[in-house]
Amino acid sequence: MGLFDIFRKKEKPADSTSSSTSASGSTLSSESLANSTQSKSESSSLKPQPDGSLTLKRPLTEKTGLVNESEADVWQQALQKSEVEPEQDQHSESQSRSQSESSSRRQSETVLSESASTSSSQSESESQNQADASQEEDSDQAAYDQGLEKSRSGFADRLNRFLANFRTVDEEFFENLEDTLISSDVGFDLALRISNELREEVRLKNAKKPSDIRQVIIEKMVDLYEADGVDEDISMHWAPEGQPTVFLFVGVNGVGKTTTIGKMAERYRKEGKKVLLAAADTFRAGATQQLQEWGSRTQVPVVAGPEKADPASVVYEAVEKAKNENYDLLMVDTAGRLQNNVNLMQELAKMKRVIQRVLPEAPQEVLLVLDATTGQNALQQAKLFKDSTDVTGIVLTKMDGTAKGGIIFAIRSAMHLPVKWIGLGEKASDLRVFKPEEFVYGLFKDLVD
Ligand SMILES: Nc1nc2c(ncn2[C@@H]2O[C@H](COP(=O)(O)OP(=O)(O)OP(=O)(O)O)[C@@H](O)[C@H]2O)c(=O)[nH]1
Repeated sequence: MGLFDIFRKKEKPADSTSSSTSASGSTLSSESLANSTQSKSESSSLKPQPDGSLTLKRPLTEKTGLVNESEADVWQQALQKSEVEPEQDQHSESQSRSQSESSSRRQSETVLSESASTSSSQSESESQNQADASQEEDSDQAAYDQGLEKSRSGFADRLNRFLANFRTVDEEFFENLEDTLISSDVGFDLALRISNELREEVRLKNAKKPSDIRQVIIEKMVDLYEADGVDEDISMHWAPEGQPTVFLFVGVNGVGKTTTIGKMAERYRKEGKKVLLAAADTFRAGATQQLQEWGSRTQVPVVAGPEKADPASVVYEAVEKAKNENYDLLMVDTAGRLQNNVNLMQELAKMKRVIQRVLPEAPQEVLLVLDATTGQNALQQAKLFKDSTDVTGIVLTKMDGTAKGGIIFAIRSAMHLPVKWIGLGEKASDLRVFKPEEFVYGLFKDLVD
């Protein structure tokens, strides 16, 4: 099953606004409105179309409501948790767990009642896990939905404007299509590939109506995106149990490195990991302070040196501390203002040497942070860093701030570097693990019939 099938699989939320403004121009039928109280299983049944494709029988108005509510709940819970939850280290957590376990054992009168309570608590925790997973899925969908709103409408606007002028599929059509795609940041090469592949596809599918053509364009974009990512490893790598993992963050100024580290620190600490940060950006006055603020907000210690100190000395101190004090994760913030490739390469190589003197297998990840709003500049940066060090993945920040979501397509097709995380806003929980399905759906859902 291909990535494009996400549109068949997912329930397309459609409220009155999106239906009236949807690019396809379709409106909610009275049948779909009347159906809106049907069960979820009925709602996801598919209706065969004359062209052999499948579409959802009706849009899920109630699903839209659910997503919004669950999103609100997630925010509320996250805020409450961060306000009231005192930090509990793993030791005290396991101590209190074992105390409560032994006291509950003392209280249990028979083996039978003990095993009954175990099995009921097992099934409780299983259903809790299922509920958590489904809540996380809903909240991912809501976050992608919201964070990609600008890109979605920007892309839809450009494509619809292009299709509104469309008369026949001729050379001019393909030239205009290339311009439209390039202005969405997909990059020159990919725009050409899409338009070349479309020539054949449009002919084969005998697409004549703008809506048919739009469908073929998006299908082609998603197919090429998927094909380019076949060998990509988007998982995060960790050291073996008992050893600290090191993530090194690289990228030019202002792309969101420090903010990303802060957001990840929050996430991993909440997952129960013992996290340490290193402020190795000693060039910019204020960079260390900014990381320290994140440290105190997320209750994570920060190793820092004096201003203009050798970044490698800060890194060394942090790695030693991580090892000696049994940290699970060390995240290193680096400066991104080196003037050229050679300096950058030397600086990063020095940091890696220092890390590897203490932890030979580290760093497990070298994450390049790119700002989505900088479009083709981000691609240039990716090239510079890819040539300078062995980047293992990309964090694409500020996707919420761009109306040109195509940059992610360009990164994949031109750089072959996996996007591992995506920034969909400024709050800690807006940093999400990258999920291609959610991304593609969030970007195109209003455009696919
Ligand atoms: N809207 C939005 N803003 C973001 C996101 N990620 C980071 N930012 C903002 O981007 C700005 C710059 O972020 P920093 O973390 O200071 O960037 P940096 O790369 O560490 O910058 P230097 O320390 O100068 O190298 C801050 O105002 C962040 O709040 C995101 O995903 N969405």
